[in-house]
Amino acid sequence: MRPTTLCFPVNAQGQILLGRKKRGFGVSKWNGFGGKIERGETFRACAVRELYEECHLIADEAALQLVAYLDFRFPADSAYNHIGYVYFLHDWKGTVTASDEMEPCWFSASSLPYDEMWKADGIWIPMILSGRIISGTIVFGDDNDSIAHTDFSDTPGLLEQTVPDTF
Ligand SMILES: Nc1ncnc2c1[nH]c(=O)n2[C@H]1C[C@H](O)[C@@H](COP(=O)(O)OP(=O)(O)OP(=O)(O)O)O1
Repeated sequence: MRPTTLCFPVNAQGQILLGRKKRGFGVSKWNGFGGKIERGETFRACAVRELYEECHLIADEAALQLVAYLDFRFPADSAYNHIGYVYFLHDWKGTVTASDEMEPCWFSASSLPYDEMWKADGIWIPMILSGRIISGTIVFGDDNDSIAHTDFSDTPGLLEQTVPDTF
């Protein structure tokens, strides 16, 4: 089970920064910024590193606002199974620029491009945008894209677990 992070910068106008993925699993989907944890990293260190690698914003770990813990399961190909912590970020340094991984763009929170995102994003992102702190499981279908099952619950007081030794 690969630990991952996802970060959604939110600007003063309430717009959300997404990136269109240029390569790899989920190519061409709009996504938050993040990816797989590297050995020895904490979740927050991973979030800060991935944000910089993918759109060149510089974040302080303490500024990451933890809003969700998600368990993504792909029964047709368990190599894609991953858990992830999701953060909002309201303060950063630097200027948004594209990377070789992501083409970034600001979107109004009320009109995110859910048709071009991971299909479950249209379920759980509105929950966290409404102020909820959630934990959830998303089970994908045989095509690794459609949704077979979801289950979410409110988890105020959510904290990151320790990164497992083996992943
Ligand atoms: N919203 C959502 N639902 C389901 N799955 C995902 C998302 N966002 C995601 O990023 N993902 C998945 C897609 C991938 O399996 C992982 C993230 O991995 P990736 O972006 O490839 O991670 P990196 O560490 O950046 O990859 P490298 O290219 O550096 O190897 O989560």
